[in-house]
Amino acid sequence: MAESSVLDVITSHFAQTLPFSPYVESILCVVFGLVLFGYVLDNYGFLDSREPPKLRSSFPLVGHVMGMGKRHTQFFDDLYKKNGMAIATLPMLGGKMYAVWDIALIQSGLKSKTMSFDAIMIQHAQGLLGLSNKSLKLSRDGMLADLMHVTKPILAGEALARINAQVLNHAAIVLNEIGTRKAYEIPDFYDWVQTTATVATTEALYGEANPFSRDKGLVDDVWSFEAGIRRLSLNILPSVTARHALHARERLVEAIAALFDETPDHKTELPDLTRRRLEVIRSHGITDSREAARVEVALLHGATVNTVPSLFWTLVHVFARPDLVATIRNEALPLVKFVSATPGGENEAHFPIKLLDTACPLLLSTYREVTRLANRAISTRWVMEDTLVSDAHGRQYLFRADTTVMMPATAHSSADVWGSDADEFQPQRFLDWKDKASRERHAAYMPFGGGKHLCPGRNLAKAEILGLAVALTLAFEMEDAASPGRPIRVPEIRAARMGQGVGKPVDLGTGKKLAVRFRTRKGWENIKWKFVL
Ligand code: HEM
Repeated sequence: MAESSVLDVITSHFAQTLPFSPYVESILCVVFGLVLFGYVLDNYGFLDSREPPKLRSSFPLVGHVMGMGKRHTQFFDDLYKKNGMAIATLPMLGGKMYAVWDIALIQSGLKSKTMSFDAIMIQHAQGLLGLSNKSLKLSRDGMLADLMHVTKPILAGEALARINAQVLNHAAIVLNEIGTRKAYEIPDFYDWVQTTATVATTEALYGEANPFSRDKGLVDDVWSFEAGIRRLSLNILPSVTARHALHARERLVEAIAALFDETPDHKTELPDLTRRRLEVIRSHGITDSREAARVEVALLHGATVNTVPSLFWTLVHVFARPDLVATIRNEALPLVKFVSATPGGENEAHFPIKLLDTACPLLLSTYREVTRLANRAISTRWVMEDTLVSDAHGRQYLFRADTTVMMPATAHSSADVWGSDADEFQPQRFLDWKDKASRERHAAYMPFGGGKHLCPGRNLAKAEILGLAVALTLAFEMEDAASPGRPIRVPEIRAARMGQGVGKPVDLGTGKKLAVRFRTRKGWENIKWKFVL
């Protein structure tokens, strides 16, 4: 018997025997029919024998979608813990999605030329950024790729060193201000880190003209927008479903567009990164500054969304451990050069940025351990044409065209890769990482994704985080404001939301705040920080 006639018989029988009003009965029948239809699709929907094995949810049709909605990125860790599969097809909403956990298969997927990251970004761009159809077409036809071509070299080498100096010296203004006081209480440490790091990071994008350094409201807009990106990207009546985020985004667009507007008498001096990107956008035919600003809101989001929580977790993990603070101070102090800025005037502490990568091994290892534990980035790709991926034993799986592939960094907490203490924070775990860590660990550690789309901003984020950690540990003691004299505690982390790589504190937004007190260390009063090349 055909599936539809089985359905008809069951639903009509169901309807005749129910003790409800016809209206309720019809709704129940439709729901029952949908569930049954989903069950049939989930269980008997056609799968090529080379596709990854099916992993059904106990709720047909919507179970996996509900799981993602409820558990966010943690959903993929849960599935792996429960099923231990290397790769799976997740049936959902009458379609499917692939999930990959095996490290070799992920590497194979990241290298594939037929699995696209750009397609995923473009799918969400209209709702997320409010881009016009013309801009979407231009993005698809090469603008996005051209933007990446100019972005990557500017975030590497000498050009990056100059950006790092600018970003850190801007952050130093905040530290220098705190240093003039004996003690400085911060009622909400997450908010302080968020503001300081958002302003510092936007210095890299907008330089001297940075509107975020003058307007705290705009900084808050970055995070109101971020909080609503999932609703915005759905693009279903955003003025109702994502009102707050939509308004925040439009204020960001206005602020950035003002930097791009040129008149015969006025042209804003923009840093190379944004100037070159704007040239690309204009060369593709987008002349309206507001539309160009919409494209650049994407970079603003990418540059801040994971950098801020990564800085927060690095600072709290360091300052919660007095021994670690002491060792990092021992590493960093010999690198500082004290210089008298004016004869008889203030002292400056000069710190050479390039040494951050080589001369503070425990700090670097701590940062990597933080990113291992706090980061659950998911590399998402759209399969452009049927694609084969291979595991370490040469076994191949088929990904069908027009399907999404999720490759989560679940291996960050795998005991097979990191040992039985995989869930513990071990600051020294990444010492000698480059030379001594196994190939498996290198492949499993993917906080910045990988392949062609490996995050181009990773070294900027690293310099910003390490530089601020050095300055804060050297110049200040930090204590729990609620328990003077005691180290701060590391708050519990919540699972990163879909689209985020790094989770935030569980208590964020609940009114429970981490209050800390900085005390300027003896000898560091009135010393001004300067990060040098
Ligand atoms: C700790 C901070 C950061 C983390 C954890 C992070 C993580 C990531 C991840 C996981 C991806 C996706 C890679 C993939 O799917 O394979 C990505 C892409 C990207 N990130 Fe970052 N990121 C960080 C900081 C930054 C910064 C500071 C910038 C810019 C200044 C930036 C700009 C980008 C861009 C433009 C892409 C898209 C790359 C492409 O399309 O090829 N990120 N990042």
